Amino acid sequence: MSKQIHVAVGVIQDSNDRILIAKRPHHLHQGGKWEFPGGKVEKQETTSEALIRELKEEVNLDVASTTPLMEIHHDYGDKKVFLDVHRVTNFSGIAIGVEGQRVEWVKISQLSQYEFPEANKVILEKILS
Ligand SMILES: Nc1nc2c([nH]c(=O)n2[C@@H]2O[C@H](COP(=O)(O)OP(=O)(O)OP(=O)(O)O)[C@@H](O)[C@H]2O)c(=O)[nH]1
Ligand SMILES: [Mg+2]
Repeated sequence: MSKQIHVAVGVIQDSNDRILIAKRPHHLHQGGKWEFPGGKVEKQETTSEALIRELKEEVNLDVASTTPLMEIHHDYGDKKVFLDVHRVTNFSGIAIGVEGQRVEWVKISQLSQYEFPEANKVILEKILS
């Protein structure tokens, strides 16, 4: 039995009601799909601390605070994930794909045009509701 991976995920919303998404590099788990930026929570870190660190590392944003939005448990078969999803509106900086990945600001009404990992379905439903 593999242990589930605790992942901090950010739904980052700007003042024009656009959400930041990034394309997962092909060699990674669920590669080629779009995601909400984030990454694994390390020992001794809160979810918020992990997310603030990951958003600087991955998309170059300086985040001041995050707010819990929802928790998702999903089993991909090859991997079990616990997505600890936070909303982020309090940030500064210009979003860049620091690791070379594509990043896009997308209107909420356009989000369903993009392909996300299976576990993200409930996040999309929540954002769109
Ligand atoms: N960041 C992120 N990960 C997601 C999302 N949806 C989803 O199923 N995941 C899964 O969460 C897991 C961990 O994400 P990650 O690859 O970003 O972790 P990380 O940045 O810390 O990667 P690393 O430690 O390998 O460098 C992956 O298995 C990924 O498929 C999402 O919207 N955003
Ligand atoms: Mg990541």
